[in-house]
Amino acid sequence: MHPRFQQAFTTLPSDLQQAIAPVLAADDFAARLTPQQVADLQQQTGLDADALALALLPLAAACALATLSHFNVGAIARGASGSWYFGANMEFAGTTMQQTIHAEQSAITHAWLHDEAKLETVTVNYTPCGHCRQFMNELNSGTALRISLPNRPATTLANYLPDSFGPGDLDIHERLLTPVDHGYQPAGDALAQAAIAAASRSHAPYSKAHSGVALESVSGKIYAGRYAENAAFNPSLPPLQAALILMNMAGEGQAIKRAVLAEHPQALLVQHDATRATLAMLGCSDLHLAALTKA
Ligand SMILES: O=c1ccn([C@H]2C[C@H](O)[C@@H](CO)O2)c(=O)[nH]1
Ligand SMILES: [Zn+2]
Repeated sequence: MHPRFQQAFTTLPSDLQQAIAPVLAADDFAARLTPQQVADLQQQTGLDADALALALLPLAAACALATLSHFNVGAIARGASGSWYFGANMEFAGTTMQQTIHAEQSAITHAWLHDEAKLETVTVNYTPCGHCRQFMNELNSGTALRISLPNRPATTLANYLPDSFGPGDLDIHERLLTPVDHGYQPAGDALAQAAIAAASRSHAPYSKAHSGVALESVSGKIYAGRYAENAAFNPSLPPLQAALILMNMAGEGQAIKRAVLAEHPQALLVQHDATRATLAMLGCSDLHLAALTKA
């Protein structure tokens, strides 16, 4: 089992410990559960889906990298496919507060990067902050998304975000998680191609400044993140953050060998300076640019 789960594991009910131990023992456990694993866990514990997701939150929260607050938030995004995706908050000392990733954003982005096309429920161990409620209102599930929290009945995002502001107010019809393909031409090595492919699938209906980041970890694996804009602009998630979410969920930490940012240098918004600054804080100064050209 990855060391980050050891303490949280001991706090789980014993039948859940028994059921999840083989899942956590797999070397390639990347903080998500297949529909079959979810069904097996439910069968072995007798818990319904909401209760099981709540019971698993300590494991998701154990993925938090909260060097600043030491406040570990865990979330689980449950996809229409039946797969479950863990998420946890990530903080970046030495940069700015704006670089922070919330647990809900982490779980949702984790699901999106695995091509989950719709979410049904987000389970989280604390009540979602205003920023997360706004972030969730960008999803194609709209305010019908179920939110499940400890010690209260599950209810919809509509209840957490009354009189909401969203993409429709800006006449935007694209929604986060609905598959898109902006059709950028593949070019360069595998890392550059991963960054370009991520940009092709980014959600940037407000600026049209599509972007993607691909990271090569010290172990040689590639993690690609897509930019996710938000109608309220500030809750947007930069592409580097999306890639770091995948890398963290895979249990790799933050040791990055090389990075590629794919964007249009003349776009209305550019990620380059922010990406370079945050990467440098993480000890990586090897950032390359890949230009986006239409196929
Ligand atoms: O809805 C919330 C509220 C806060 N946090 C994180 C952000 C930051 O890392 C820490 C303190 O706010 O908790 C979340 O992940 N989700
Ligand atoms: Zn939040």
